Amino acid sequence: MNISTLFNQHKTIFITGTDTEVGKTFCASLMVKALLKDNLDIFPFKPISAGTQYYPELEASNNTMANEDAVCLYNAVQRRYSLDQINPIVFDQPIAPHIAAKMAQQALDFNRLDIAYKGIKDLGEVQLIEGAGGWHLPLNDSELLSEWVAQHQLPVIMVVGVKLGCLNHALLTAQAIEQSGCNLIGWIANYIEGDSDIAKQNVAFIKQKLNAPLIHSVQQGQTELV
Ligand SMILES: Nc1ncnc2c1ncn2[C@@H]1O[C@H](COP(=O)(O)OP(=O)(O)OP(=O)(O)O)[C@@H](O)[C@H]1O
Ligand SMILES: C[C@H](N)[C@H](N)CCCCCC(=O)O
Ligand SMILES: [Mg+2]
Repeated sequence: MNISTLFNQHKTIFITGTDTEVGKTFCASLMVKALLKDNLDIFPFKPISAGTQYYPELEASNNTMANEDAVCLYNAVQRRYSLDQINPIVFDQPIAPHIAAKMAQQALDFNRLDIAYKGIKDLGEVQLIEGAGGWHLPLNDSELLSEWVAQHQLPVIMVVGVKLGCLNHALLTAQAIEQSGCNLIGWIANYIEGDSDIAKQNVAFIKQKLNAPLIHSVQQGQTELV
């Protein structure tokens, strides 16, 4: 499926995954590049990130400590938007954001997310929002990011990191998205460990089990969406 067609139907899409480290940012970056190629002004949004590192090449932006996902998306969008716009809420430690927020004595809640979201609402013709971790990411002891996505009725794309255990994770995540009251508009098979015959059989199983379409299969080291 052509990704621009999907964004013509949905101005804003939320990208989640079967877990942390399954390739949400990797796939989101490929999507951003493909959309730019189709002349769509895409704004990539990573509202919450956890984990920063030193980027000497960001000296000019006055902000050399940054989150890896934010920098990936910033580069994918050819630096048309600032790092602060792309990633307004950043915690230094690479841990669950609600714990990082507590440690930093900062609020992390629907209200803070809404303020950040309002701040970027006019950016880009279309927007791709990357969550953090899996679908039910805690914001604090009582609120989940999935509930915020449901409040805003954002359509969802799920990235499945194809590896042992992903069958259960894919079915549970798809079920959870639906139970949250959100629309899973498609999923991406990300062959993080290569496309062995077993990996392909896993993808075939998920494909026949889910109602949502398989939008793309992404190979290891892929540099463009095909
Ligand atoms: N198809 C792929 N080919 C090669 N490397 C990949 C691929 N998909 C993911 N990776 C690598 O795997 C790691 C995890 O991917 P990524 O950062 O996109 O995960 P994520 O789901 O966004 O994680 P997080 O929950 O931290 O946001 C990264 O180093 C990324 O470059
Ligand atoms: C730090 C990491 N790379 C992610 N950004 C945050 C992952 C949070 C996972 C929370 C959980 O479900 O246990
Ligand atoms: Mg990511």
